[in-house]
Amino acid sequence: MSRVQCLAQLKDLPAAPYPDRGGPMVILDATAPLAYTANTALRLVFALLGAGAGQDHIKKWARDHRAHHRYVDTDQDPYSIKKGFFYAHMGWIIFENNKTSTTGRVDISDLKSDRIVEWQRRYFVLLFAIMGYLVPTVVCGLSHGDFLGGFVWAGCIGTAVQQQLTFCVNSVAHWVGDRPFTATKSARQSPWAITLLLMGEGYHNFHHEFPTDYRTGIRWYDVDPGKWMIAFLSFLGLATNLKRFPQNEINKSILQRKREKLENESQAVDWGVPLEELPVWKWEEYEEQTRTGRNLIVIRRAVHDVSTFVAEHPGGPAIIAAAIGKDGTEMFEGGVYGHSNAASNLLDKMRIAVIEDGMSR
Ligand code: HEM
Repeated sequence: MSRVQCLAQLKDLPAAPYPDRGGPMVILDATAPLAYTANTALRLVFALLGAGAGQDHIKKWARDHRAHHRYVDTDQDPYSIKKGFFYAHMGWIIFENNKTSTTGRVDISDLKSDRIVEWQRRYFVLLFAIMGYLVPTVVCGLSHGDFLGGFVWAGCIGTAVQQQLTFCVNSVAHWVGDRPFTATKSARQSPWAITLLLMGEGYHNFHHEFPTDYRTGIRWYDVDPGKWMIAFLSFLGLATNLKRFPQNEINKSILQRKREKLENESQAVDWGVPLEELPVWKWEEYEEQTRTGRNLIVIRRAVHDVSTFVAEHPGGPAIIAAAIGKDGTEMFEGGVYGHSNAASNLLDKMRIAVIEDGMSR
């Protein structure tokens, strides 16, 4: 398990609901449920591994992460993707000026009263040097006799690579992929190969919509090493209280998104003038219009202008012409020929009026 993921999981607290929907600014209760509970020994290990990742101490990291969740995509989001890919990736670290920081306020009182968190904060630089450089150097030196290789590859390059991968969670996972759970946030479900590199964090759309869930990939075949690790720790008895959002609610979000997408796609299609926007004709008016020579046919109480279609009619012009001036519903629906759904759709584009209630034939 990478140090990146350990660190991420340790600090991954839920955000207040609906920040981007103009909801009330609710300060998180410090006792708000975590995605899971790690026991003291595990928390200590995570604090050490997290220090080795060199991504600042837990309190700062968690404050930024909570602000990111609560104010995602706004100016108060510390690494908002709205400020550009590079800014979300690492620009926010380079350009951040704490005095003028716009990062939104979040409650971290639980972290302030946590002795492991406080200890890690106080000795962060020392712990980073030990866990990030000294330990890899010594381990490689003692196991392979290559102290320099350990320092360069496992220490310097290893730390730099894992940092870049973590930064990708804020940039790539807010940039590449689809949004099957919510479109109100920039977070995306990245392809599995990216997600594998990000230890599961690439399933970011799910994570932002259901932050209290210890998983990010919820299907059995989703590549989510973070989830696997937590489940394994739970099996060992080191992690408890693993939270899962109710599947029924997750299903609702998926369906709502599918409906949203369908509605968007539907808008790109010409379905014909909506019935409610058409003028209402009396039956006599319809008959009068056809007497003037217009090729009109009533089918399902709508008047259709078939002038340009009569000659192209696959059943021949004569058979369709026989319905002009009449109610052709029965003929169209099987009396003469049971037309396809495609024919019905084509018909809808020809409608020009609706017949007043009860007036036909
Ligand atoms: C109401 C009077 C109509 C009659 C009696 C009629 C009859 C027929 C018949 C007999 C066929 C089968 C042709 C074959 O397989 O050889 C046919 C096909 C077809 N007709 Fe009509 N037709 C009528 C109106 C319309 C109208 C108003 C439309 C406009 C959309 C239309 C569109 C089609 C289409 C697209 C087909 C090809 C098969 C299919 O998609 O169902 N027809 N029609």
